[in-house]
Order: sequence, then structure tokens, then C-alpha cells
Amino acid sequence: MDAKELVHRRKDFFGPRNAATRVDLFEELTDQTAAALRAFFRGMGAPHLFDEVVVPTLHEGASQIVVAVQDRPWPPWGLGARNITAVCQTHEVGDASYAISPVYALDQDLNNIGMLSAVYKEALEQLAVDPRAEVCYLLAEGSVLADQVLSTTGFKRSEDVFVTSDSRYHTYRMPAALLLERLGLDRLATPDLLAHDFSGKDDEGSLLRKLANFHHTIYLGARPEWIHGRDSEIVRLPRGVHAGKPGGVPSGTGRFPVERFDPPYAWISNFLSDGGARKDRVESLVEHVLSHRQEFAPSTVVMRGDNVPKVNEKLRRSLVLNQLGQFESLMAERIKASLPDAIKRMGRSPFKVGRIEMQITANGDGDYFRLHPDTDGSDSREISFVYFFHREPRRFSGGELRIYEVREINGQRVPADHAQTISPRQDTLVFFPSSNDHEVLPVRVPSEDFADSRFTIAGWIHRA
Ligand SMILES: O=C(O)CCC(=O)C(=O)O
Ligand SMILES: [Fe+2]
Repeated sequence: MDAKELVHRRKDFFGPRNAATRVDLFEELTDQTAAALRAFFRGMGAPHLFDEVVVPTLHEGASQIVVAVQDRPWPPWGLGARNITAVCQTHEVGDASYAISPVYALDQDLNNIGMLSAVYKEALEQLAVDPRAEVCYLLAEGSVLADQVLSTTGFKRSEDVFVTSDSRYHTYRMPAALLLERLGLDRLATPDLLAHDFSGKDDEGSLLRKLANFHHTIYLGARPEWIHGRDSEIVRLPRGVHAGKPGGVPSGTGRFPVERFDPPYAWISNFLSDGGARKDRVESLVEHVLSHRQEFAPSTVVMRGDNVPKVNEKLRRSLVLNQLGQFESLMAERIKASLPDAIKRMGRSPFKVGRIEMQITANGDGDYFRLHPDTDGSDSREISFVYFFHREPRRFSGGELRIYEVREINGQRVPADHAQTISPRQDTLVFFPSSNDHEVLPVRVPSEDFADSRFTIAGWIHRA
């Protein structure tokens, strides 16, 4: 190889590597694709993403996976026949509203901006077939860089807010077609992107820098969630959380401007822990539920006009245990101690506390609790609470508690068109008014092991 050739090669660092790359798209997994994806995520250092995110999301439908793939010319089968080098997944979260993942890539391709952009472009183009299609990211309040990058690209922050114990997340949204345009992806062909050939289309590399900035910020902003399971600046947008509510209330997609409300709930982290005792308390609670596994029964609901609790899988699917054992008095004591402050935080008036009902629930794979209030006003339930706990490490996903806000219109309390979504956190308790509509989004427990369930102590505080 002479020096000239070497210089030429250096100039096209990613171009030659992308020469055998194509962009592919699928909505179902063949064994071959599954194997290639698994190998990809393992190479990325996040093997669990495949089983815990990609596959379940795909199985729920309305999801697409766009990949950059290199095929081995011969033999076209067996190990390494398809080598995936980048992945982007979209899924519907509401009417014509889509979540879009970062473009996942192996470390050696993180600056392969042409390839990342080619994948992103094809993912967006699939969505933009519907002119109403918008894409969404969930971005933490107070984020500086990601907010700047998304906002200058044309994303609008909406008041669809999601809450975890560490952060509040806003939904940022933008039409898919406009995003293609703003990133210059409507002007660039996929082969040119893969060849890193921006000639004539990129004014002094500003397009390349803009794309790099966009992909890097989203990738790095989202990375703590999938590498460390930590709250990150950008988090995954779960399916269903922007879905419309029954009863004709407009969906909370944020397409309709909404005013801001005070949170309708109050929460307390490290609820049972004091000092170093947390681990022991939660562990013994987990032991308690595991040793009473046989006494858990299918959960029931009480329908209006009927006093007898019945199993109704249209509304609720989970298991319930009524004996709290030694935890009953501990919970009651803690609840009473923290209630006055919580009531203040929820902006409610104090009331004389009567009895406290409590039950333990286990939400396994596929379980949920559809939209409901805990009182129709004919009983004395005042405040509901949910205490979250689970075996470590956490092996379920989903199961967010979504609490709808209420607003006054002409003196009447009506459910607002948006809600706050709380992801289950170890040893955290959430209070909310029993009359507020709320729901538990579907839970995923890939292991299908009872011990990996989303466990709660749920209860109701009555007026005396
Ligand atoms: O499990 C939850 O997060 C809420 C349960 C609930 O709504 C109830 O038990 O009434
Ligand atoms: Fe409830």
C-alpha cells in the first residue's frame, strides 16, 4: 500500500466500513434476526435491552425496528451471517404519537454519524407516512443540553409530565416529517449518508455537526437508564401512557394545550427504612409474600350498585393477599405519622382518620388495573395509598401508576385530560385522593416468576 492510498483510506474512515451496510426494517422477529439482535446488544454491553425492551415492545404491536445490517456474502446462513451494527425502535404511544429510541450502536460506530442518521431517517420516514405522526422523547426537567438540542431542532415541551422519585419528565414532541426536514434528512439519500458523502448538501460541515450533536446528546442522555438502570436525562416512553381515556375525554397527547396543576399526589421515599434498616425491612417483606404465595388469590373489584367483590379481568388482573402479618401495625403507624404532611402537600383539608384498609398485591406478567377511582363517593374512603416493593434486583418493567388530575369546570369536578405517571420505586409510598381516577399500566415480568412480581401494599384511609 503506498502513502497515497493510505491517505485516501484515512479520509474515508467509515465509508468503506459502511459499503456493505444496508438499512433493514421489520416488525417481527425471525430466529436469524433475533440471534443477530441479541449479538448486537451483547456487543453494546446492554444484553438485557433485547429481552426486556425490544422484544416485549415488538410483541405488543405497532412497533418497528430499523437496523443497519451487514450481510456476509457466503455462506448466507449460520453464526455471523447477519451482522447488525445499529438499531432504532419506534412504538406507538398514542394516536399517531410515537416514541423513538436513540439509535443504538456499538462503541466503534458512535461517530459513524452517516450510518446512525441513515437508520434514524428510515425510522422517521416510516412514521411520516402518516402526516399527523409525531415523535416524542421524555426529558427530565432541568436538563440543559438535551433541552437545548431538542428545542433548537423544533421539539416542543408539553405538560404531559411523568414523575419518578428523582425527576420530573416532560414529553417533548414534534411532527416526524418536520424532524426529517430540520435534520436535513429529507435532502440526503441513505446511500450518501452511509458513504458519509454530504457533498453539495452540507454547508461547511454544519449538517454533519448538527446530526452528530443530535445523536450523541440523545444517546448519552438515555444511556444511564439502559446501562445502569438509573434515572437518566432522557428515559424510555412507555406504551399506553398517552392513550385516550374512556368516556370521550380528549387524550393526553399534549396536542391540546393544558394548564398546569399541582400534583394530585404526595410521595415518600425510603418509607419503611430508617437508617440502614431498609434492606432488612424490604427483604423480610419479600420473604413474607413468598412464604404466603399459596394464600394469594385473584384480585376482585366492586362494581357500582353491587356490594359483592368479583373477579373482573377486563378491569383488573393481579393477585391479592389480605394478611400483612407483622407489617400491618408498622404500616398503619407510619401512614398515620406521614399523613398530615401529605395532605398538606396535596392541597387537601385535614379530616379525622378512621379505619385503614390494607392489602398486599402481586402484579405478575401481563397484569394491570384499568382506569378507576377507589370510591364513588358513597363510602368513607378519603385517601388511597400504594407502597411499592420488590425483590432485588428488580426484574419487572412497566406497572406505572398513572393518576389523573381533576379540574373544576362550572363547579363540577371532572377528570383532566392528562395525568401524572409514577414508576414503581423500591420502598416508596404514594398517597392520592381516592376519588381521582387512576390506573396501573401493564406489567412485564420476563421471568414469569412470582418472586419477580411488582409487589405493593395498597390501602385506603377512611374518614372517621
Ligand atoms: O398498584 C397500584 O399502583 C394501584 C392499585 C390500585 O389502584 C388499587 O388497589 O385500587
Ligand atoms: Fe385503585
